[in-house]
Amino acid sequence: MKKKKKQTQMIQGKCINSSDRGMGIVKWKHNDVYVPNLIFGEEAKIKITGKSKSHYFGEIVSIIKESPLRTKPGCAIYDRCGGCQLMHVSYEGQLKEKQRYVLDVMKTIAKHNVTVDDIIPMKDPYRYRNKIQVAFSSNKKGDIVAGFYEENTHKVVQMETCHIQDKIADAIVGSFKEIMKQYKIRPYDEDKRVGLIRHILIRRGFHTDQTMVVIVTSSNKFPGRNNVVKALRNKHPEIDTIIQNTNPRKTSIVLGEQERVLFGKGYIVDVLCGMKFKISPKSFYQVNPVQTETLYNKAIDLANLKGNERVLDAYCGIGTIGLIASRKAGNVIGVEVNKDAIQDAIGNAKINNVKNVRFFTADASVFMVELSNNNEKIDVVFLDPPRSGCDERFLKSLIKLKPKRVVYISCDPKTQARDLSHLIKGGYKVNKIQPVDMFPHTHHVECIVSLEKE
Ligand SMILES: C[S@@+](CC[C@H](N)C(=O)[O-])C[C@H]1O[C@@H](n2cnc3c(N)ncnc32)[C@H](O)[C@@H]1O
Repeated sequence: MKKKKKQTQMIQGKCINSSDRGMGIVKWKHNDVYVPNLIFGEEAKIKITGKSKSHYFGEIVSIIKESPLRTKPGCAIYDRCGGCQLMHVSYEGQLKEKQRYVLDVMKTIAKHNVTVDDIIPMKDPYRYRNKIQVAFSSNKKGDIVAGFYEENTHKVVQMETCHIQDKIADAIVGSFKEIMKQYKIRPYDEDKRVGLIRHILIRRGFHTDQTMVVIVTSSNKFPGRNNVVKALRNKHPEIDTIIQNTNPRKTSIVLGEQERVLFGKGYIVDVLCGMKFKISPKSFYQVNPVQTETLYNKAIDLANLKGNERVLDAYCGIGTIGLIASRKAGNVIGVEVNKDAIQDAIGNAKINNVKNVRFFTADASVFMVELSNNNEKIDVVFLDPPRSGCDERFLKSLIKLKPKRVVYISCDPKTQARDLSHLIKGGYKVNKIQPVDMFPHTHHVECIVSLEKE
């Protein structure tokens, strides 16, 4: 018997919202259909391509009514690379979209009707990233491929230049690929688990021009290591330090535990808001240095410090916010789970001659529970958690500690809005919601929310 051919479902619809990953949302028979590259207000013919528990997925077949915000992406690999999601929208349109998204999330999840201030744009929204992380693989012919992963896959898309990354970092990637060819060093194959080079990570100090190169290998045995370092330094005398990081695990996390400094000091220094910061390979450091200064200045302004407060910087990374705020506070304590970042934070207090700050390596929730059990007095809390936001222990202890003001910075407004609803129930009033465009051309948006104890 002939097998029945599966019918392709075609629909026509208007984009009425957007998802947290920047996809357009169309309603179809009371269901949401998530459509990549569809802009708010556009109408399109759409092919249904799949289904998850909560919604369908679709693909644009043709656009019936085009948005005036649609533009031609300047990047040659935009349709395949998973790095950017909004290059088909003009920069003005991206800002509108992010503004609408934050407002929607705050209304629907935080159930809060406070107005959202206009998103702070970036003057020149290109070449802003100070950190580039490139994956390696090989194609069918055996040629080395260096680039970024396709959205939701581990397939590497070849990249010659990236419009949002630092130019020198771009050039180092090209040279490294040539050096691999010259010394016959193979990229790592995740499926077969053979080959050596997994990633190259480059960090650039925006104000200091310092450059760090981290070569991520699958094994700590790195034949030809000295030749590679020599060749890389010959081509790029601007490199300040080269580190080998070994990651033998089957994981999508880029960096492994083991590190070996091959050249230089093993870290770089950058300047933010007039203070020096030492950055190690594994420490978190904001990727858009221009907008970070805007973000931090705004956050510290919103904390309205008078000079005598006891301040907590939760999820402090290398201590940036706490150290910058310490100039206006009585004293500051910072907590962070990554011990390398805390080592950097302690060093950063020293190089900036800051005496009123102490840093602790701990899980922020465990630390908060301890503070609240000890009835410690905290006046102002800055918190800047990872995308997953805070857990209940953290929020409950924060409410118990009763700081006068809380400044919550987040790169995921959805989890931020979820956490805000707890804080609002716990007696906090939202004063201001300020989005900042830290990641132009991607769907990501940073948001500062200031709260006050009622
Ligand atoms: C978004 S970063 C913010 C870092 C810093 N505030 C900055 O602006 O550079 C979040 C930080 O939270 C840290 N982190 C993640 N989970 C944590 C936890 N459970 N407890 C404490 N810190 C955590 C990460 O290592 C990272 O440094």
